[in-house]
Amino acid sequence: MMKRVVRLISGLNRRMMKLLFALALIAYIASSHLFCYRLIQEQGDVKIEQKIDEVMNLSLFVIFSLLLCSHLLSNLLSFSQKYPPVKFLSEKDRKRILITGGAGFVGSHLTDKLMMDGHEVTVVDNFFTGRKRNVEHWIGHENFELINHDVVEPLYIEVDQIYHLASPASPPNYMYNPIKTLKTNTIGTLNMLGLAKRVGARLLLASTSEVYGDPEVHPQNEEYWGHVNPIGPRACYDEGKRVAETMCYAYMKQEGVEVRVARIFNTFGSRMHMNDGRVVSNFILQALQGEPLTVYGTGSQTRAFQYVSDLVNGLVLLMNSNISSPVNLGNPEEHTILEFARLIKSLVGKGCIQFLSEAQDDPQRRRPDIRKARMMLGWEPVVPLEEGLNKTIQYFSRELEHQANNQYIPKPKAARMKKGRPRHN
Ligand SMILES: O=c1ccn([C@@H]2O[C@H](COP(=O)(O)OP(=O)(O)O[C@H]3OC[C@@H](O)[C@H](O)[C@H]3O)[C@@H](O)[C@H]2O)c(=O)[nH]1
Repeated sequence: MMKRVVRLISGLNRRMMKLLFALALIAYIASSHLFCYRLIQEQGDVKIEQKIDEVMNLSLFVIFSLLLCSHLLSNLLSFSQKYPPVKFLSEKDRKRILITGGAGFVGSHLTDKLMMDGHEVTVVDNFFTGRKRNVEHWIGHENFELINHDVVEPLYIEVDQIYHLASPASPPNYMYNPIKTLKTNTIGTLNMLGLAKRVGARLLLASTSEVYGDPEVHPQNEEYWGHVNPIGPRACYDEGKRVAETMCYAYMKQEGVEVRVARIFNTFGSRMHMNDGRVVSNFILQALQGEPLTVYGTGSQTRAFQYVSDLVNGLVLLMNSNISSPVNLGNPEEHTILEFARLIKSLVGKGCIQFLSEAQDDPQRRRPDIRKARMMLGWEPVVPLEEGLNKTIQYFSRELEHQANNQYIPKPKAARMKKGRPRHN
């Protein structure tokens, strides 16, 4: 019984507690008023003025209580309908958390987890690739704040933890404006580290498997220094993230800032942008629209794909761990891109495959070595590839319906290609 009560109370958040408290107070005042009224009635010789006063008081009280009750009830109803359930955390356990890029694909799922865990979350996004839609279900919640801000400009805010995710992550998006990508990853990271230093917050950098470039070591472990073309089209992102890591460790050594570095491998799931340009969104969108799935090069290049909920769990575990060195977060199940195209084609049930020329500097083999994450965080991916893909296909189908109602036909984006002719099979 006791356990049930504790579970019930911990499921309530602070607003719910306040509402219940107010209701209890009204019930208490009402019962004491009724008690007094009965006493007066029993005495029999009460003066008329006294009676009028009592009646006035009582009716005022009833009107006031009715108004308050209806306000509280509507609040309670709209509250329970509007937001996903949020745990109650005591002042001591509740953290003030900043997520840069929190309206993006990964950032919005991280926002959901931290909000539902009961923390106070501030999302900062410049909406270049992020979308308000991804976090709109939290707007108005007392634990949530959304700020339209570009991390290239300094930010002044009091927080305990910073998840620094702000940056375009898909190759066509980060190549679209390489100077902006560089500024976001360099000046943006300096600004966030400066903030972490000022307010004594811990910062987690969302780094990437792209710091390994086109790797000569397979699978890639955290000791590997990488093989990046510093002047190629991907350099704005790869080198941008490499210098962001360098900045983290400079601030750690020189200023004592607590840093965590997650090297994130290919990730997919709901809320990926329709025309994000990465392989998962391109293939699903193409298959659903009955168009050819565009495989760049021969399709023999490999990747390993993790579902977004696995990544989010890994990020939170890493942030709250004591591991300051970089940690790979990815699914070690490796597939060629051609295998992957065939899998999506069969899951969607339509589409054919078209070979296009290969993307410039495209890494040929990629698969994370996750022994460190397994050993030190007790983390590993748990969502099977097909299950994650089916969820994502459902999400994209709904998005397509939504877009069709708005008469908008999304088109997949292409990466920067080498010259060559398309072939079909
Ligand atoms: O339509 C397409 C899109 C992509 N591809 C290929 O699919 C593979 C994966 O491409 P993606 O664009 O999805 O992602 P990449 O692996 O190149 O880069 C990613 O790496 C890890 C993360 O940090 C980033 O999300 C992203 O930069 C590449 O070999 C690419 O050439 C296709 O064959 N067809």
